[in-house]
Amino acid sequence: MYQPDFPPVPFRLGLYPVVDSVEWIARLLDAGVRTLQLRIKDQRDDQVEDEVVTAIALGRRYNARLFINDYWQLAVKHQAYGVHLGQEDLETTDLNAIRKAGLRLGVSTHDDMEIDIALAARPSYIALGHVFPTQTKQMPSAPQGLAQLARYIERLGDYPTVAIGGISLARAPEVLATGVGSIAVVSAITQADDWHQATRQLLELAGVGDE
Ligand SMILES: Cc1ncc(COP(=O)(O)OP(=O)(O)O)c(N)n1
Ligand SMILES: Cc1ncsc1CCOP(=O)(O)O
Ligand SMILES: [Mg+2]
Repeated sequence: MYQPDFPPVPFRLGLYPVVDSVEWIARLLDAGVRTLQLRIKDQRDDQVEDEVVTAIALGRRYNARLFINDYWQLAVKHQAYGVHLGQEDLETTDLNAIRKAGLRLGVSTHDDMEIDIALAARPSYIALGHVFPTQTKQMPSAPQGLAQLARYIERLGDYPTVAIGGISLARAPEVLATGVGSIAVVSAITQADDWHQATRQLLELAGVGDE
């Protein structure tokens, strides 16, 4: 049963682009995306605060679900819709502060043991990856593949899930066929010849997410 210890999210979060700038956030909101993530790596909080503030304001203006990756203190300070954290982050983050501030929480997982750990935190959604090989991030583990993803989805029942890693436009239909609630993509949009068309096609397949 889905009883998160953080505010709930709809089972279907739909298309979920993960991008590294406010420019991308603005473009994608304008293109109709309603679930997205700001993922800027390896900067100090003071270096990214302005971008985080602007992204959160844009997300609010479009009534979108904007998750901030990693910079949970800034997300709390500026009242983002939600925060996305990795397994290692769970050990060093004040989850109570995120909960008390009323932010949603998404957690990355790569295997059954990590799913156990994520479930213990009772986040708003669980991300499952990486499904396919990816050029975007160095991964220490092997890709899960579709069969494993389908098994995780089955295991998680009505828990909102997000698949990530190597999901292209061509592969999106088979990923969605597992019953996953959302597909998170980086290069399928940011490296596309025509990002606008790619976004439109991915939105047609995955939807904008439920209210
Ligand atoms: C939707 C989604 N799923 C997984 C990740 C990966 O997050 P994390 O493990 O924190 O790794 P980094 O993205 O910080 O490199 C994600 N960002 N979004
Ligand atoms: C951030 C992240 N976490 C797991 S895979 C990944 C990158 C996904 O990027 P792409 O969609 O380009 O494979
Ligand atoms: Mg992270």
